[in-house]
Amino acid sequence: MRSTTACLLNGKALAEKIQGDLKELITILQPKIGRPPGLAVLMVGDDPASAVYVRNKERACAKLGMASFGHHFPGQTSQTELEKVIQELNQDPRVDGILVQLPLPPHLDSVALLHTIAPEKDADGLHPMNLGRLVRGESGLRSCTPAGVMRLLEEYQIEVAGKHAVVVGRSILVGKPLGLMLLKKNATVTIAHSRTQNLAEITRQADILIAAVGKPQFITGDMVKQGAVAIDVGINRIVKSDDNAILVGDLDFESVAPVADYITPVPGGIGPMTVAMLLYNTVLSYQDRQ
Ligand SMILES: Nc1nc2c(c(=O)[nH]1)N[C@@H](CN(C=O)c1ccc(C(=O)N[C@@H](CCC(=O)O)C(=O)O)cc1)CN2
Repeated sequence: MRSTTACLLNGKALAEKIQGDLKELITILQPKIGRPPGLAVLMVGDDPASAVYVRNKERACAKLGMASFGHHFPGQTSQTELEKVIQELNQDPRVDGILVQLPLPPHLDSVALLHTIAPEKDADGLHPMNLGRLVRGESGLRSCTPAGVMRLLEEYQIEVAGKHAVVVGRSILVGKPLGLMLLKKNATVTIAHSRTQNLAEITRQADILIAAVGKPQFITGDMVKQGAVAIDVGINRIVKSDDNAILVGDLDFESVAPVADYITPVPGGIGPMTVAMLLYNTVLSYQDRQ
């Protein structure tokens, strides 16, 4: 029996470091470009979690000296109205990055909206052009959460090449792009999902296990290989019996930490890295668009 517990991969600290570096870069670039980088955030409806994330993104922009252009629409806003606003933002010279906060109300077609964003302003890296560049291994704007996972692995010098990486979850936001990024770094990649049979058998083979299922504490210690790197992409708010809410990931931290060599916490792991990579993408577009 191991008496040690996993080393924490501190996404919060790395995100702060990245944001500090971006702030310095902006200070250098701004006098030459004559304006700060600008990020437009579109939110539709009143999902409370989305409202918190949007506010955090706007605060993060302000901290770095970036301009943010918030567009908050009522839940019943039409597809056409939103597409018109995105087209205007595509033409707005003050805007370097555009993102549509997800999830959207069910009457909206998120894929069609993402298509409307100019690929060079696609701060979330979800436009088919940027996803296509990722498939081809070309440079382009990368999806923020997967890019945050890769950057965190790099920071802790965790070797990916030749390792078996198992991604649990196949969303367009995380699972699919992350699988491609891991593949680009020469990992052997398995993407598991809700229809995967004998899931535990597969997760137990992972040198690097990424949980992106959206189910609280779904992956337990008995599903993890001894010495694995366990990355938690989930952020689930759970209301306890005393009515207090806590945040938990898709990993059951208590049982996974004693088995893994490295683990990301929730909060303080991949969440802050997502925001840092969003700001990074926006500054990249700012630089490239000059
Ligand atoms: N257009 C997008 N929509 C969504 C994305 C995305 O990347 N692009 N990801 C998630 C939500 N999200 C960003 O939008 C996000 C979620 C959580 C965090 C974060 O820093 N979480 C903190 C805890 C915050 C809290 O107290 O609630 C942490 O994990 O430490 C950042 C970004 C879905 N939608």
